[in-house]
Amino acid sequence: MAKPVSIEVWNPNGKYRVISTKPMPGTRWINLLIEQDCRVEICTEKKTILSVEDIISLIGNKCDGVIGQLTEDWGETLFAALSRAGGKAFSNMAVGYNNVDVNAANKYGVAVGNTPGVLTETTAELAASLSLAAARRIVEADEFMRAGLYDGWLPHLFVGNLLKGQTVGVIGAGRIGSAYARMMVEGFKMNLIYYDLYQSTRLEKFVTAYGEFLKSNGEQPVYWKRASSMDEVLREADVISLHPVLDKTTYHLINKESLATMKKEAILVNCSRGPVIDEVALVEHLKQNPMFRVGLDVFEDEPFMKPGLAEMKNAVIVPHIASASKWTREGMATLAALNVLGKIKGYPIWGDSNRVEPFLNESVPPPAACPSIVNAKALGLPVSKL
Ligand SMILES: NC(=O)c1ccc[n+]([C@@H]2O[C@H](COP(=O)([O-])OP(=O)(O)OC[C@H]3O[C@@H](n4cnc5c(N)ncnc54)[C@H](O)[C@@H]3O)[C@@H](O)[C@H]2O)c1
Ligand SMILES: O=C(O)[C@H](O)CO
Repeated sequence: MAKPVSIEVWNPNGKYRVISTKPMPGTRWINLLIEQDCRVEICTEKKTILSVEDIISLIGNKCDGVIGQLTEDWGETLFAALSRAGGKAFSNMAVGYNNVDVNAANKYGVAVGNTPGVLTETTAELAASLSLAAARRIVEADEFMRAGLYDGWLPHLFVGNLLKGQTVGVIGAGRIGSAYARMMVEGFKMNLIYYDLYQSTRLEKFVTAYGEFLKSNGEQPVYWKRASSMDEVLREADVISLHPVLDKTTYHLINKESLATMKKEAILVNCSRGPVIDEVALVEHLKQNPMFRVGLDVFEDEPFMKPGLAEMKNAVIVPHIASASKWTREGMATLAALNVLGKIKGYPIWGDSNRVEPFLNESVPPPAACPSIVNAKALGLPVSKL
């Protein structure tokens, strides 16, 4: 028998029981659920990562939908428990859903939501920050100052890399990868090389137009290239940022061999998922190549780091905060709540999950649709005509 977990209850007499496994930023998501007759139960347990048993205990005997987190293991056991409790809706408060077994959800007829779009620019901005912090050795220099070691300007003190005119490589040029590429090209006048399974025509057009603009101003233009293999990006780029989904094809995409392909002074940034990099191989590479630098937001065994990583001066490391801006986190909570609410109310699925702005406009009620359900097709859910 699982131990009871502590909760906070909103609108106790609501008809539909919706659980959030964590308190989430803002109140709009709570109000939207309450207005539509939901009783909202928010888990207030102190521990950060809830176990499957904790969540089973939260679901109980009657539950219409759950908003969950990327730290939770949403597999067969939880979808079976949700289904037994009468639930047909789950949403991750995240765009990535590698913690969710979608086949298991399909088996129990549970819709799986995610939160694309609202975090694109925020996440890309952190990838750009990590690129800059690694290139200009900002964290090392900050530690040096705080340690009272600065005793005057020196020609060699914390010399780093100039980005202008260098090549930025993007692996996974989807929403976030493309936004990051634009920031680096436009902000720092870098050339672009990218690798993705699909062509990113909009990104290519943007770089071409920006290159023409620079040229017309008498400046050095920028160029783009779509690589035919990931290795081409690794060989040619000075800064490489990883933005693919995590699946079987991207697990340990960066390993001992691919690290050896990169330039000795390259910068590698990861704001996708930790297991895209073989972190043991990365630590070894950082040890052997002190001029190689990384900026990491995600780790292979989160919340842990592989031995040795924390000691590496050539690594900038932050705790999975790429989407952590107030607007984005409140928007993620709203989208996740509306995914669950929409399924409970029998609303259709929003036609374009890349265009979620209508759900985020606080001055008008959101459309009567689920913003983004990843298994909509598998479940045969209708698409909104709005
Ligand atoms: N660190 C964070 O806080 C944070 C925040 C948001 C998203 N993410 C991660 O970023 C990922 C991407 O988000 P998005 O909104 O840009 O998704 P997206 O679907 O728009 O982009 C992913 C891209 O990866 C490409 N891709 C898939 N397999 C590939 C492969 N083998 N090689 C090269 N490219 C491949 C896809 O074609 C797609 O263009 C999410 O799945 C999530 O895991 C992390
Ligand atoms: O996938 C996601 O959305 C992130 O990892 C958290 O924002």
